[in-house]
Amino acid sequence: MRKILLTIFCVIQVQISWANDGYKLWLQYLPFENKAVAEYYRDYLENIVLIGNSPTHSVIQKELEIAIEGFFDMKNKPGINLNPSTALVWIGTEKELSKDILPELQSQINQLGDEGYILKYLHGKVIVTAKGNAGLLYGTFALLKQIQTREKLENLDILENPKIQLRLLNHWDNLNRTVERGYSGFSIWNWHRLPHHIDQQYIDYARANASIGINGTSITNVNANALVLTPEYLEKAAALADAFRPYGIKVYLTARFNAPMMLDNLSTADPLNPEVQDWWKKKTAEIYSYIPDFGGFLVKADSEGQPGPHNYGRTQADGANMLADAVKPFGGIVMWRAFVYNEKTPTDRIRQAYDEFKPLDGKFRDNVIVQVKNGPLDFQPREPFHPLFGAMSETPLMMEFQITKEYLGQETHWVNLATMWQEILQSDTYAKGKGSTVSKVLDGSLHEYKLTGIAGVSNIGTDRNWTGHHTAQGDWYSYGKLAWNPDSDIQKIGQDWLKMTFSTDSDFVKTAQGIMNQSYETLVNYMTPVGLHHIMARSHHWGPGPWVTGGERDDWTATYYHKVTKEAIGFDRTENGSNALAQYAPEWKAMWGNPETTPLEYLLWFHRVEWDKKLSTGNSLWDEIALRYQKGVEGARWMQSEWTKMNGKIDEERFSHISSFLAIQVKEAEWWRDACLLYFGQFSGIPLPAGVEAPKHDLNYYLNFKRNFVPGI
Ligand SMILES: CO[C@H]1[C@H](O)[C@@H](O)[C@H](O)O[C@@H]1C(=O)O
Repeated sequence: MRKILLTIFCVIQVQISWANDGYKLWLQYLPFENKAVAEYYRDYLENIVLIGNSPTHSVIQKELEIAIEGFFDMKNKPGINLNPSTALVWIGTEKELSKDILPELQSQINQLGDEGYILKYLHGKVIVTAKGNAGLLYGTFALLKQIQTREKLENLDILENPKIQLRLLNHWDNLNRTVERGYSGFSIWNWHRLPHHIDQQYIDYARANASIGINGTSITNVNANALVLTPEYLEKAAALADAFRPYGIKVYLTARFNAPMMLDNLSTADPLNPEVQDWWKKKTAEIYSYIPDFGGFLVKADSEGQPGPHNYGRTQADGANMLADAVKPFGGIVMWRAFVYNEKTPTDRIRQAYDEFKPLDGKFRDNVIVQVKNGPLDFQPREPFHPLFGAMSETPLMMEFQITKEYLGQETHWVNLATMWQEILQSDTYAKGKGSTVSKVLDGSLHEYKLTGIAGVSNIGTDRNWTGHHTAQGDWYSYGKLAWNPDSDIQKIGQDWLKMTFSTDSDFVKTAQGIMNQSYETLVNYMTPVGLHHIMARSHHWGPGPWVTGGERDDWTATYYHKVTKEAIGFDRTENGSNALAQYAPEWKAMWGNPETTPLEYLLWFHRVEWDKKLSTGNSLWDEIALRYQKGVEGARWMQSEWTKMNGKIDEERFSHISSFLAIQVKEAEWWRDACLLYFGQFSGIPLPAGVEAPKHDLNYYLNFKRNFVPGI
């Protein structure tokens, strides 16, 4: 193998210059803050040797160059020296390791998986090694992270393997470039220019994803358009796949279940019909002729107007297995979503996925993985974990998180989603006794799944900073880190992200992390305290709308979820009500079945409670709700005032951007509090407790308030 030897000579210009480019995400490679720090890393960065030759090696080399330019604030490209003897950083696969080093690393190498890496300080050198190229790229990013976060290199002894195999982003991007629930501009996929133009943004997208270990992307909306399966679009998707391949990222497509009818006029899409099966086999072979390493299909069926096997009296397993058989010869997989419900089904909506899928456990092909949302309803600010986790020992399940904030204030609210995700990932399913956490379901260890996966619905768009809110970049980042290891420490993730993205200044990191840590509970308080859920305004889901009534679907009337009356509020999901609670382990049934032992966070999720009922806090239910709304508003104001202290600590541009979004957040928190308390107050008839501010307007003002623009654009 040809050796690429890279030694970088650079003129160090140590100076503090604010990198104010949100576009660079956490790959800012901020200049070293003083001479001593620069001197410390200088030797290493001037003496890197990268061994091997592949498209991935080229992107590793390029990344090192970008990083070095950033760290040393250089205007000129670094030079290349062909002298290997000066290497202080050695990067190469295990096959390239020299014989004198190999024995010392052998036992660690034996523990490496396909995508894992070793980062180790040995005999005065930093060694980055892996079995394959993707691991080498991940290892290089890990080394760069050490430098970005200003960690010492001499103690390095890291061995990492991803705990989850499939680590995907799901784009809900339409072919006309609108994004379903996207709040940061349009889709970054410019179909019109593809396949001829590969925009730099696609490359930067791949860099960012690879830096956090994401290895797959489903590029189209699950509300699927069959057109993406036509040659014209396959050629475009193939161009993206080619661009992403060196970064270890595979492309997946959403499959519209009735595509055989839409594209080729078949009279049916019945999964048991041989003609339909044959159509999918041919279509799949065609896709692989464009994209030889195509990952497979992601399918939303029998849900919210999407066609599916129910149309033909077939099961979800029948539908998934038909597609699984088509991709199997090529090594592909099918991610079949469990978000299946029907407004005509008379049972509580949150029961329906479990009721449907649990009896199918073990009936799916071995290349099917069922993709389950974190909670049983729909990406609400707070839901208990989905009861399917722990209940499907014979069918691999993958998690679907929403990184985009459909129900959490959308693009302008600062909410650290890692806090919520951790709550879900560490929830105990009790499937095999205490400690059977959702994270263990996902990493396959609980049920010995052969296939493991996780998906995050992307929050990326054409906004200059990718995600609308600068801090929403952090959700993308932490999603990737938790996908790699769902048991990771989210405090460390947050600190690393802040240091890499904004500044290594310790005051800044401490204050910003303090805000992040409060942000989730703050949002839950001003939106849906005490277990309230789905009280967002109709259809766009932005802002409060607990009053929504009527409409073509019962479950889309908000009153369905809170069932407010003059006496009580909340949804009884115990055996006296919808009995959705029966889907959980006995430990949870015991705790959540009794309002006295149900944590207040889930109280109205599981119970109907009378307004004057005294709660564990000593407050009546009404007072508790009102005080929590107030606390949420105060929390948002506190976040704003903490942030103000950061003036001068980071670049002016991002400081002001975040400041103005925080002003919106405070205003909207007040709006949520006032609208909900005025609305529910009509039923409770109890005055607001002391300490809760009087609403600024009357209820009519809020009822008439409509968002009259397209969210996020
Ligand atoms: C893609 O459609 C989305 C829909 O916009 C969203 O409001 C709901 O949360 O979930 C659906 C789903 O997850 O399929």
